Amino acid sequence: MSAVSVRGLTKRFGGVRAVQDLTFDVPEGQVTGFLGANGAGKTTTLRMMVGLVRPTAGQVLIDGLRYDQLRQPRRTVGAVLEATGFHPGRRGRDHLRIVGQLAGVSRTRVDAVLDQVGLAGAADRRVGGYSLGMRQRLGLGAALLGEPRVLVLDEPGNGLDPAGMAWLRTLLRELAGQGCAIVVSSHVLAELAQTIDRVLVVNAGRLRFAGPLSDLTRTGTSLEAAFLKLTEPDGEGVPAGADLRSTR
Ligand SMILES: Nc1ncnc2c1ncn2[C@@H]1O[C@H](COP(=O)(O)OP(=O)(O)OP(=O)(O)O)[C@@H](O)[C@H]1O
Repeated sequence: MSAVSVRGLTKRFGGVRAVQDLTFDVPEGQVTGFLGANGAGKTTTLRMMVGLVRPTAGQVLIDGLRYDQLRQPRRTVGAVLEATGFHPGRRGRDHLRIVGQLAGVSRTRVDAVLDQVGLAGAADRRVGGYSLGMRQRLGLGAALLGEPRVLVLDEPGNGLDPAGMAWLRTLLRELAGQGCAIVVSSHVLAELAQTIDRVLVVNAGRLRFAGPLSDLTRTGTSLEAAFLKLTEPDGEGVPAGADLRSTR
């Protein structure tokens, strides 16, 4: 079942066509990788999913509703969009408590999340002293507070060390195993290939591929090689048998 359905999604910034007529689904219980070169339209798409950017045309429905129609948005969708926007003088625990109050979650839940994201030992330090990787973990913690069924993650591995990347991979697999619908953008394709079930590739705002990872890599091609072929300027683009608008 698809938790998120994107239909005809389009965004223009003045003369810039950032996102053009994207149609795809993000199913429950799977991790969907969102791939594209710099400026391909990933962040704009993810921001439209959580109501931060208004589409020029088309829509994103979550359980059949637009984000602004959700009755409990923070308990339905968790998002990590950038590891900024934290008050530097605030302690990690307090940041999560404030976000937790908005989501209506208990202090016990805040402590559980601090544990889950590996920040229990740093919870009483000020966020201004956190490393980039620690801020990523805090952002992920904020997203997880409301135990959302949908996770929208824009390069959540940024700044994580190798152990942190392995931890993130395990966490995303566990959450998908619990039924979460996860969409995650990244440029680290070798890492992503170990984490995801499905792939979305965008190029210059247009969808180039949507389908199971195994459809791209079944001939022994690496995700990186498949991605480069799909996004090369004069490339053939779509591999044989690929369903451009697959909702499988
Ligand atoms: N607020 C904005 N105003 C004008 N143009 C914008 C705005 N936001 C994004 N764009 C443009 O839209 C296009 C898509 O940008 P977007 O940030 O979505 O790409 P991306 O795939 O996330 O890139 P990256 O991998 O570098 O993060 C780019 O040409 C970008 O310059």
